[in-house]
Amino acid sequence: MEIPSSAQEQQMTIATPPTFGTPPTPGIPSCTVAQIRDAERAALARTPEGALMRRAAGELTTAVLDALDGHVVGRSVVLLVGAGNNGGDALWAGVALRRRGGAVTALLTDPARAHPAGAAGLRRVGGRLLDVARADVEKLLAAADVVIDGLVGLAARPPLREPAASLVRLANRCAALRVAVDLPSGLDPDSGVATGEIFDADVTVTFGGAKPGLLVSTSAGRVVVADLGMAPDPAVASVGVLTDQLVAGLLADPGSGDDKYSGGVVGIVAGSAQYPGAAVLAVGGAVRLRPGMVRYAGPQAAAVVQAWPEVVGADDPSRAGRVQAWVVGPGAGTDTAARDRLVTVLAADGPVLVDADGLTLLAAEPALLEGRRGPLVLTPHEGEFARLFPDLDLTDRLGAARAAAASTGAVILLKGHRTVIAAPDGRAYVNTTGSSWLATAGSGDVLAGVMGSLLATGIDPLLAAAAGAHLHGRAGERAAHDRAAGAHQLWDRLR
Ligand SMILES: NC(=O)C1=CN([C@@H]2O[C@H](COP(=O)(O)OP(=O)(O)OC[C@H]3O[C@@H](n4cnc5c(N)ncnc54)[C@H](OP(=O)(O)O)[C@@H]3O)[C@@H](O)[C@H]2O)[C@@H](O)CC1
Ligand SMILES: [K+]
Repeated sequence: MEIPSSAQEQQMTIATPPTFGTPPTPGIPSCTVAQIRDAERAALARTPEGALMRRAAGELTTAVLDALDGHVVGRSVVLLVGAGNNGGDALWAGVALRRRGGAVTALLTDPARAHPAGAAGLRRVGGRLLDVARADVEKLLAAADVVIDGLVGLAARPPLREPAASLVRLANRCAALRVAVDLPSGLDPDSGVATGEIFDADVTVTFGGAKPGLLVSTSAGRVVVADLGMAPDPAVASVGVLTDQLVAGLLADPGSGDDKYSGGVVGIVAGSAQYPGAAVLAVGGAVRLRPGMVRYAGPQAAAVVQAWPEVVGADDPSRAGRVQAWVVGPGAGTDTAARDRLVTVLAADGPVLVDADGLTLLAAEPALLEGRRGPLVLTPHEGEFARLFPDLDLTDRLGAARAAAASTGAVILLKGHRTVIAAPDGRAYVNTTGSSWLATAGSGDVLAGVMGSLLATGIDPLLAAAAGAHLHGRAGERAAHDRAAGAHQLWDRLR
């Protein structure tokens, strides 16, 4: 199984997605190290000695062969081997690659403690084993076609100690394909935080399940999950990844009994004299997700209705009529009139999503949230997040989003290369779709409209926000593929 990600970085293979979390949240589950260790203990008790490591090495070998299109004969494979079982996995994969004709050299950080059976196995098949302290590491890495990182796995926490840290620094400079065993050494598997050196992987082959740190990190490359027959019970996972299939299931076509209210009515408060386009872009995102009805409430009603004749316009949310979910903030300004509209919307019982200028107003006046009772979604980028939650440490993005959700009672969607979506009860999603083409003015306005439409259907706000990010990311991938520049190009590529 592979974690679905951007079209450029990753291909997508989706296994039947399980259900996990309490209350159940659909998706590919991601488990912490402690949960994977529990599953590993149970699996070790029911499998013959060494079987799990052999399976791990087999999956690793397959991933390396895939990446090389099967051409390993005569290629130089360098193994970076620490003193634990992570190094053992690398050594056994080295045995298999040597048998297929690769020139395999293992660099051992601690020769006396290297996995004994793996080291003996590699020696037997004619691989080289060198003590890192005595080897010409730079020369070996410069000539390598593949570098396999088996320095540390689940048992280690960053920062990496020497000599592993220096090895990683040198490996990151070489031109070889870099493959991480279980996780890139130097990465904290639970949080994704990296302090000090971190192996910069092209491919990570991870065992048991995708650790949350691999999902949020930019250092893991393409993530291949090999469950080895020991995947944890998905019910214990609290972090997940949505799939196309699951998101498509949220966008069912209208049935014969549906009307505009059963499809969901979304209200959009966006745009200003300075940013009229934000209103049109956000409304476009909402319309194209096919809610029952889109209402617009703000100073750009005429421009919005001209662009989207199906929209019902009003100049203020208090005069908008019945709305099942609100989006407030994109390009809406921060003057008194904008603040008044935000206050009106926050008094609604149904779900409210606050974005952009709405977040600026909340950061300046947190008391605006005091009377809020209904579901709330806040969608900051990192700068907005830092202003809203100055005490939270953004080096741990997943932890920060969860803490912000717990303290506000809101779903927090923290935008970034890997957008993180967290609920107050601790459940979270990491979005793995997207493209650098989304880094364009107005892209966030479209996203806000998309999420608003999903909220208006009445689904769990966490799922609505995560599904919106997933669809927006896919639209960005399609726009990149078509070389279609400009945020309005996302409208046609959302579904
Ligand atoms: N889970 C599974 O399903 C399966 C797991 N398997 C594999 O086992 C792996 C876990 O193996 P593990 O428990 O032997 O420990 P591992 O991660 O190799 O590291 C221990 C070594 O790291 C060192 N070290 C520690 N901190 C450090 C630092 N900051 N900087 C530098 N070094 C540091 C520490 O040194 P020490 O402190 O002892 O001196 C010790 O030598 C797992 O990730 C997976 O690959 C598969 O084979 C089968 C299925
Ligand atoms: K590793």
